[in-house]
Amino acid sequence: GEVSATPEPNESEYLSPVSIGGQTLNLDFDTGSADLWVFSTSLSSSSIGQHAAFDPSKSSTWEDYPGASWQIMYGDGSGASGTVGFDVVEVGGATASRQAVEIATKVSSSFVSDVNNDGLLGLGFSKINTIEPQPQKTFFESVLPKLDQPVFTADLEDDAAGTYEFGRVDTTKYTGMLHVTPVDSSNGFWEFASTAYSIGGTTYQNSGASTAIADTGTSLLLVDDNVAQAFYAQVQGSQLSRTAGGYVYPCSAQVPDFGVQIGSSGFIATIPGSDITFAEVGQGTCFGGVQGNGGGGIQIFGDVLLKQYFAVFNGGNESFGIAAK
Ligand SMILES: O=C([C@@H]1CCCNC1)N1CCCCC1
Repeated sequence: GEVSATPEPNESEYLSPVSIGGQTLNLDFDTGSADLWVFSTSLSSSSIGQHAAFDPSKSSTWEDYPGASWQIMYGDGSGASGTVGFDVVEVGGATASRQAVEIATKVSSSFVSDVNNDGLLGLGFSKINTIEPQPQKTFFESVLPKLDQPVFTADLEDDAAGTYEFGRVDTTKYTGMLHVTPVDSSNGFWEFASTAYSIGGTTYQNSGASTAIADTGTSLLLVDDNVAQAFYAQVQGSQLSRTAGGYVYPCSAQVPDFGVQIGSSGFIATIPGSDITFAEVGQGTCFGGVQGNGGGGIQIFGDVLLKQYFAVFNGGNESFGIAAK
């Protein structure tokens, strides 16, 4: 079958309604991690706040996973942990009849304050699932055998609802060709080669990081530090601000187009300069959507890039494809 779930955009995340044991929660679909975890009634009421909280005792299909636990720490320092069970999980129209669901008994403050999301649905590879004693499948891996095509697509929009579909590629959603690159899943990510970039239409070789991951759960476009430095060298008045946590510039500055290579085929995915500003940080100063990755070996291509394109994640042949839309 094929299904679609329409995420509600909120600032920097795309949320989709997910039914777990008949209870609906808004989860952040994250191709950069592989845990499906939810706010639960085991949390303190001050942690739950406005969030929807899953209550296993109210699900007739819930099954405990005795002795199992999970604990995740994201690259931005946020994290959560808790216990595990299995339940029926339904997204759009695809159903995983016995999906591992991770119950949060602890969540970090940034999740408490992000009142729009009630947890995460990881769409990375299950080798990085954090459940002990045995990692469990992601929702996508659970439903894969039942899908017409072993794929899911992400069609993220700027401040408007985007769409995730499982099991089909809606060719009416994009124009021109899909640029497809093989994925190396050995680190658990949708990771591919990326050794070139472009600024204002001129292409350069990336002497630093040589790979990148497609991460729908990251808002920004995190490139090799040398690449970020080269980009902002062409933005008048820009500076690396420790207080802002990255490169900022006068909101009136002229921002050049920026592109990154997707795979080794030579395709450069470009973002118009006018779409690169991520936020105003006050006093006419703007925070850029392109930032350095802090020296890690991989680059993290998040929503700043992905929302410009239609993306196809193929779990059958392990490839990643994007097309203009
Ligand atoms: O934790 C993360 C991100 C955080 C935002 C949500 N996606 C996962 N990482 C990025 C990929 C490399 C490992 C760290």
